[in-house]
Amino acid sequence: MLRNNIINNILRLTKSATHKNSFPVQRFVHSPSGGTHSSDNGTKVYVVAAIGAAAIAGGYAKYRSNLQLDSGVDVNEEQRIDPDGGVSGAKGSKKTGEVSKINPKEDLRAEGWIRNGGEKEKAYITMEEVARHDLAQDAWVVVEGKVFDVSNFHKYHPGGSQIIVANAGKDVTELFKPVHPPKTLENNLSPECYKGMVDPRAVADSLKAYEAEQERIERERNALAPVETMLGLDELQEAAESFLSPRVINYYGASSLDGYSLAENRSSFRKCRLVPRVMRDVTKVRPQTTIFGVPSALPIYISPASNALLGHPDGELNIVRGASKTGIVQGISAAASFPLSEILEEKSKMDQEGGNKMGMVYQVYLSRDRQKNVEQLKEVVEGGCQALLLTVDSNVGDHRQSTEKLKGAKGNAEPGTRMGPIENDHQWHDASQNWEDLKFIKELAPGLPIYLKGVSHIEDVRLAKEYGLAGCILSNHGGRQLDGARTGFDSLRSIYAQDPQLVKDVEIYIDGGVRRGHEVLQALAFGAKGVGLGRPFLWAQAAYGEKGVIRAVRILEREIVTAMQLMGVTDLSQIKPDMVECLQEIWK
Ligand SMILES: Cc1cc2nc3c(=O)[nH]c(=O)nc-3n(C[C@H](O)[C@H](O)[C@H](O)COP(=O)(O)O)c2cc1C
Repeated sequence: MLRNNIINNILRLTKSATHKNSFPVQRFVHSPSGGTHSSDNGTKVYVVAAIGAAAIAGGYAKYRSNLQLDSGVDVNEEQRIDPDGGVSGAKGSKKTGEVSKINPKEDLRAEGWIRNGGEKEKAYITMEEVARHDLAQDAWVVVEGKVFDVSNFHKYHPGGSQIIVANAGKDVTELFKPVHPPKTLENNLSPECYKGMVDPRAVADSLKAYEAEQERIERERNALAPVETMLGLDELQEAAESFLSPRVINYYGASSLDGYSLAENRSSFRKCRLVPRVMRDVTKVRPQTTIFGVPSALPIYISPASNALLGHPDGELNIVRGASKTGIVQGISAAASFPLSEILEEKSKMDQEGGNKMGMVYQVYLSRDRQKNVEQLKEVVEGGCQALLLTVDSNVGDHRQSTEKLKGAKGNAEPGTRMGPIENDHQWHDASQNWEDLKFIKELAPGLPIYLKGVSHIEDVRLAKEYGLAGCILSNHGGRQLDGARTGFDSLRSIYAQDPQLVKDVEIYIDGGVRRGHEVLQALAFGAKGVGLGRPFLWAQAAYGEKGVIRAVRILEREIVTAMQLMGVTDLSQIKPDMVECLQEIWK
């Protein structure tokens, strides 16, 4: 698949290099005197890029064929005999977006000729000019030589406004291309947003820089210690952080505001002590369960997280393969970097190869444009996803100060220039969403169990039950939304303390800060059915691709099984609240 992606990218590159109306690298090169003439220098850039990409593809193919599972423990028994059989078939995500509104034939600025009264040498927009538009309210970006004004668009960006605004005033081709289908901007922006072309020399420079960066990343990834030597999830994170760019590290690691909820997510597990039982035969333990109604090898699942491709060219596909081979349920983000059709295609392939049906659930946001949900959920249902996770903690965007600061630190700002806040009040998500909207979602996904993701308050769990939902995920979105919001684990303990029956009546999951096997057991003690992990799988796949995902699961498997044995339990149902003592019950 990676090879296919790279080949597709090469084809795209070659196509755009030869296409009459594509950016004019191959046609116009400024001579030192400032004039323009025909040249094939641009084509050379593409050829070099293509060779580099092909070399990378070859490297990956070799690396994948050496794959071995770490552990003898494999997909659990229920999963092997799942009577549901294969998926109903991926339909393919037809992008129903409008045909490009920019017609370079009609807009002569695309040819770089008629800016500033038609003087050729001033025809192109300079990168200096682009760099001046680096604020949320005045944001330009360059993608493949084309300059776009995204001042309004970023507010509706499915992947969040921050990533755009943090890179406003720059050539974002490197960041943009791997995670978007061709012509995304053209298909989503009105014609006025297209400003013109930058000097092809600047484009060539940025392509070279892109290529060099890809080579550096690949080299450093290949030089990592063998994946089998990784001991804990934190080591997989360290490995990824050792070579990823600061922008990607920031995107994966970021929290809102001061990162209070993010930090609490980790520390909330340390408020509790385990109280094991002894002298019990634990030679055989059974860590299997069901997650979102799907058999799972462990009481964990991969929490939906956007843009896996920023960390690794195979992105979410790594996670599909790793989850399938280890019997873990994968949550697909509504802002995944691969189209759902490609993810489903990979799942289908894995299901056939492995002879079992992997668990895949889809995360959805209520969109202000409900038609988007209609199209999206049609594909989800037809593609055979087994449950819906409706994320409800993101009715508006958050404020990620660390991302804003990064922009200040890494942007082209004059020393001491304040970059200004990133506006988030008009994001893609719907601030009007409310309980009555569930009817709409249910109608679009008949028969699929729905879980609310991002719940904290006991009354909302009760409402979820009243509205006939399958369950709730107690979560503060990995500390990326409301800073100060209670952690998933603390919400669980609070809700369990107030109404233990409620936790039995609806399925409860938690996520946020889980990094060790015994922490999973802590959550299970208070009635959680399972635990989601977000960042650990992003880091794991970024560092080692599919192998990293498998390694992360094996690490957790070992820790969970060992913790069960040391706790004196052979089955997850034997973990009881009296085996976890918590230091502070602040809600009483
Ligand atoms: C980079 C990143 C992207 C995320 N994207 C989404 C998303 O698209 N939808 C969603 O519901 N949650 C998203 N989340 C939140 C995760 O699903 C999960 O709640 C959180 O990561 C759990 O915390 P952990 O990372 O400490 O495990 C994202 C988290 C991260 C770190």
